[in-house]
Amino acid sequence: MRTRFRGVTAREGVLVRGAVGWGEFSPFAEYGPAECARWWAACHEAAETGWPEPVRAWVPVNATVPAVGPEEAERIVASSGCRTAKVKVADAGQSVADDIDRVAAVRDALGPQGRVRIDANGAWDVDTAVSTLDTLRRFDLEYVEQPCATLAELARVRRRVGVPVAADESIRRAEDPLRVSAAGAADIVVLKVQPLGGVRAAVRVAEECGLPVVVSSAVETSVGLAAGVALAAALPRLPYACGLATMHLLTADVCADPLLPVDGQLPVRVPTVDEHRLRAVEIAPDAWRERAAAARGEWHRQAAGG
Ligand SMILES: O=C(O)CCC(=O)C1=CC=C[C@@H](O)[C@@H]1C(=O)O
Ligand SMILES: [Mg+2]
Repeated sequence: MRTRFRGVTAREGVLVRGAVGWGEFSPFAEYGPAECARWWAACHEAAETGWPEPVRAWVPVNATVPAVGPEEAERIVASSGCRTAKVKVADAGQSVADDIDRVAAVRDALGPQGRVRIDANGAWDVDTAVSTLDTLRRFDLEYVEQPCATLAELARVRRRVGVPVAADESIRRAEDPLRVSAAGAADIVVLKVQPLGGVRAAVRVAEECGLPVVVSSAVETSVGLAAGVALAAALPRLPYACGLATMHLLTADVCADPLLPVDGQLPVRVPTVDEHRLRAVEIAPDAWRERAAAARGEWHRQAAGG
């Protein structure tokens, strides 16, 4: 990683070559086999089955701004070419003043026509969310992603603030969006391909939940990002820019033609893995082989109804 992001400083994973292409299996370190089964399903789909037909050739994307200082935030947004930015707030060890400075710098960089959304990753309690959003309201926020951890808290924040609420961490399984809408906890859902078990599974979730969708990455290589792009490309409605412009958060890619935004959009295409680049970032494979085998075993068990 170029900058620490969600507490992570290095991203690891497995790439799998199958009958129809490459898949990425890159669950975060804290996920056990039951959760990893869905990440494996997404990898398997990419490698062995392929994705539904796209209905668009380009996907609008947001710049992603980690919890950096205001100058760096401005630089990231200005160099991204995006007209929407998502700003991380409530990072451990930082103050509300740090968040205000960063959001202000991003609003300046985008100008009044740009869209600014923020992501608290569930870090606030209800009162902190309400008071901080009241302070940040002057930056005309498009929405706040996961201001608090639980559905009940999200619903309470949503009733007390004028800023739309998006659910991210609250959606990790296919049945979660229905719970989110039943609880009145969000206006928007954030869908990520790997935690939801693949592009087709995520399309079904989008269909069933009835809320507008933002497709976001899990900070993957271009191989994993291509699955997010395929999901965004397959959805009949895509009202928001997607959080798929995350390639720049990594110092290296495994593809010669990385999925980087052009004028605020990502092209709908499958990048080619470059074996030299792949070898340059290779790590000792044993621990990951075991992790993938455990996830695959769990995936077979779940598929068999176990
Ligand atoms: O949504 C984006 O702009 C980029 C992706 C992104 O922010 C995330 C990807 C993976 C893990 C998360 O902590 C983080 C998020 O919370 O949305
Ligand atoms: Mg988020």
